[in-house]
Amino acid sequence: MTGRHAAPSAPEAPPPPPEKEPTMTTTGPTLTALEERARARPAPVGEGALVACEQLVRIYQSEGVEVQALQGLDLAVATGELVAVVGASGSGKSTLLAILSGLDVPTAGRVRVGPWDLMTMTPRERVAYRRSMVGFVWQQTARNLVPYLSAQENVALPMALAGVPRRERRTRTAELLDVLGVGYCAGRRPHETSGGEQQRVAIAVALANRPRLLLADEPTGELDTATSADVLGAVRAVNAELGTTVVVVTHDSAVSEHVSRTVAIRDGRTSTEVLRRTTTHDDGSEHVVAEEYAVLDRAGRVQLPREYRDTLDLVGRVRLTLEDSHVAVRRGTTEGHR
Ligand SMILES: Nc1ncnc2c1ncn2[C@@H]1O[C@H](COP(=O)(O)OP(=O)(O)OP(=O)(O)O)[C@@H](O)[C@H]1O
Repeated sequence: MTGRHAAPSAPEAPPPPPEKEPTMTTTGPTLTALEERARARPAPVGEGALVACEQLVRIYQSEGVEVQALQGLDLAVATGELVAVVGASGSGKSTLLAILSGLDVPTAGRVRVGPWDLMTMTPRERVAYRRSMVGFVWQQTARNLVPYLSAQENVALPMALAGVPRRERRTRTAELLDVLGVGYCAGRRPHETSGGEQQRVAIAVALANRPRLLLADEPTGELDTATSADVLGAVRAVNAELGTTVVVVTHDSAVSEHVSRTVAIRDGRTSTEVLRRTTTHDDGSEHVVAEEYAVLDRAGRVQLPREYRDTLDLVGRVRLTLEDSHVAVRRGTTEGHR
């Protein structure tokens, strides 16, 4: 695997000087000029994507202390993508998933999943959203399933709540358990199955009402390596075969190394992304190439990796210069910043 930080490409020429504020007098810009200017503005984050988070902020109040779990997070996930979200403990991963699942509401920012605006949904819409648009798998195997119901009863339950006819429930339950490789567990209750089987049944439950988005918070966190690989295989099969978009939070490098895109969150913001693609060499052998990118937000902010800052002792003010093909960041004066 290779890894490098690709700096965002610099513009060819310095930006034109700012224009005057538009006014609607006869001496101001023409309507056409105003329309062109509006079109030239950067598109909102995730325009056209299934999931679009823009400048998401979530502040918790805990015993009089403010905790900023998300601090202006931007994230776009395209339809059909399988994205892993990684980050240190406390970086805001679970908070993001709770918001996307409709369980929690951000303090500020914008978040949209498909046609749903998660900031402005009414309680009734929130129930409909949770029932039809998203499926959720938790880390704790016991939290995903009703203990006294068999696997097939667990999968059929969300469909019954959504009013799906009995015959359709039966067919879809059998199909889902088969796709997830746990058809043989249909009549067993959770305690009669292994941790990995329970998580695969849990994925079937999450997919029962055909959600467009599957969210999984550390789904392999309680499993051993071999069982984790099975569950990961099931998640990938769901993405590839059913076309469900998946966002999976993980500490597990086996998960993040097997998806085409890994988003790293640091201090409540998206800091870097790793994109992986398979290339074929002249001899026909295939290799996965991984490239790490820093994420530039709409306001032009970028987070420098800690090892770069430490190596070059970058603190406080830095010098930015526009070179032919890149932007250079150099140590600036440290006066008044230590
Ligand atoms: N309900 C809450 N009340 C107060 N603070 C909270 C609450 N939920 C989360 N936090 C705080 O918000 C921050 C982000 O938490 P979050 O659970 O999203 O992190 P995480 O990246 O999922 O961590 P982990 O990998 O340990 O699960 C942490 O500092 C956490 O203590």
